[in-house]
Amino acid sequence: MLDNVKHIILILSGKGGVGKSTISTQIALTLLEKGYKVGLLDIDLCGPSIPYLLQLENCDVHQSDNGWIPVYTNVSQNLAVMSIGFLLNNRNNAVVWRGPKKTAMVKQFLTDVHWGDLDYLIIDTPPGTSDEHITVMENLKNVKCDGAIIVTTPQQMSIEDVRKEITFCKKTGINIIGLIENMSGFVCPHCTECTNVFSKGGGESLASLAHIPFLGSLPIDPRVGELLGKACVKELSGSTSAQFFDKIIDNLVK
Ligand SMILES: Nc1ncnc2c1ncn2[C@@H]1O[C@H](COP(=O)(O)OP(=O)(O)OP(=O)(O)O)[C@@H](O)[C@H]1O
Repeated sequence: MLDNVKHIILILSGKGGVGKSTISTQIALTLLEKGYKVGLLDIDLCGPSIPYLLQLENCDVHQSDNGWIPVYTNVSQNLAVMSIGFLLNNRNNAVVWRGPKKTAMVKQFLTDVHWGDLDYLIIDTPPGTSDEHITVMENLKNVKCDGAIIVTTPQQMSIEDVRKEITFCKKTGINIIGLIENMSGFVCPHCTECTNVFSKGGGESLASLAHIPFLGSLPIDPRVGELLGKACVKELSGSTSAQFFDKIIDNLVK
């Protein structure tokens, strides 16, 4: 039930492993730090990472008269989380489902979860444009969805797939909030020199060519992957990564 959700934001990527779940989690935690009520929905049914990233791996979802009650983080009761990871009896089991079953599950996440009053619902999606994405788009048609943030890495392979995500958004009528380039150079913690491990700037050039906003670059920062439930803006305050999330959320809220 999304009746009392003010803003819905999808996080998309063409390729897997570009940092979509990490960025979704940090966007949710940054909003939380700024005082908003936030929901984080993980619709990556075959590879749910959100329970791990928030250290909620052993949590269960409960049924109530109002529907499924999401898992709330220990940090604050203001972050509601839903993932298939909470519903599996054996967490090591692979989800081997064909399209209709996936479609039904995603639909249930959108209609049967009692999200309550939320300022923002962040939806972390699997890579690409598959059943999960189509179901979300169809079910959000009549709801106020703000749009999608697309995540890429600077490599040409990832950039090429972003073009497909942009086409997908245009075809399904979803607004593109903007593009994030992740793993954009490695800043040496000792001398602060930036090494462009994968090249740099491809995301920004593509955003400019496709006439979509470029939201910023997040460098490779191993500490970001180790935050597990902690907000980068607080734990790594003053770092380039913290400044990145701070700026993204300030712009988003505006
Ligand atoms: N900026 C970064 N600096 C260092 N490591 C990062 C950064 N962003 C993501 N990572 C790491 O890269 C790996 C992949 O990230 P993540 O799981 O968020 O990607 P994903 O796009 O959601 O992947 P998938 O689509 O396969 O679920 C993780 O180990 C994560 O910690």
